[in-house]
Amino acid sequence: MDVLRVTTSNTVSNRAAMGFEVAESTRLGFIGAGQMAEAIARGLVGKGVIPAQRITTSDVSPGRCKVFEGFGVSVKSSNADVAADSNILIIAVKPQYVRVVLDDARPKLTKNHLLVSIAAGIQLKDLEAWAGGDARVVRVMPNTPCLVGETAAALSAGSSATKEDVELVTGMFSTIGKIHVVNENLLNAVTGLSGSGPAYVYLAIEALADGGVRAGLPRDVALSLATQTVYGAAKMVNDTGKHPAQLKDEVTSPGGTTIAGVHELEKAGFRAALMNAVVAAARRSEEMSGQ
Ligand SMILES: NC(=O)C1=CN([C@@H]2O[C@H](COP(=O)(O)OP(=O)(O)OC[C@H]3O[C@@H](n4cnc5c(N)ncnc54)[C@H](O)[C@@H]3O)[C@@H](O)[C@H]2O)C=CC1
Ligand SMILES: O=C(O)[C@@H]1CCC=N1
Repeated sequence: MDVLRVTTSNTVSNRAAMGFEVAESTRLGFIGAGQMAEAIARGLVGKGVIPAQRITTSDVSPGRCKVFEGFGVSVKSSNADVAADSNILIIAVKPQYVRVVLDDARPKLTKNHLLVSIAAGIQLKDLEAWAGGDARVVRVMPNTPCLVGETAAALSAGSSATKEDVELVTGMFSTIGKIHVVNENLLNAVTGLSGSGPAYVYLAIEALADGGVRAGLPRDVALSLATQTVYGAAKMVNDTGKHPAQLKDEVTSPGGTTIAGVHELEKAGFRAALMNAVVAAARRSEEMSGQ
């Protein structure tokens, strides 16, 4: 089987409740202090996995450095300094800059480093080569809800990464959501579904709220109802374990309101549009990896 389900909702909450922490010797570095780095760093600090004082970062943007300083992370003046200061080094720049930042970091990389790349479409073999051959590398595809402890993520391990490395990264990300271990060839699909997926859902929430406004609701009430409806429906799928089709049927009275709405969605090709979005994003991830 390609996908190993590493965490369930129970084990996730158990880990969080048990207060999973990395070893005291762990120092976490982020090369790139952008949106995803912030979501991961704030998420991990918020869950008590590691204090901000043991995290460093570097970024070419002074504004982004200020944001990290604002929650207690120290900013280094170079990517090499972040590598020198950390033993888990998260590469969080846009994919086209990964090679250049690994060139910066390479002189400071040792056997003690675990490299974690979150860059879409950058393959393990390239990461390993750019980091110096026998580097321990794990690729993770998270999503922005790391920030609120609800990421949907997947990882693949490089050839020199150990079982302990995979357990460590799995443990860290389990505190801020759910993570699956997959074969690397599935990471493009993961990127298309959950990596990019929050954007599709934000569009849906915005559109549902617009529908509510069109039907006469005040904007704030419409946005609140739309948000809570998506949140509640996701929680129903997660917590009841029922198939979404069954849950849909339970909302849909014969000749009632819901089937009138569902009929419109089917006429507009709603399901096909979502499927096409995932496939298009997965293809784009594949193109970016040069596959
Ligand atoms: N935004 C998202 O939802 C997700 C993004 N990713 C991946 O995460 C990575 C980062 O994406 P975002 O956080 O969205 O981008 P971002 O643009 O917010 O952050 C990237 C940061 O890297 C900095 N940077 C650029 N060149 C640098 C250099 N030479 N040295 C140090 N810092 C440098 C930029 O100033 C920027 O602050 C990308 O590779 C992306 O594929 C993965 C999953 C989800
Ligand atoms: O849009 C992107 O390329 C990144 C990767 C997954 C989510 N955002």
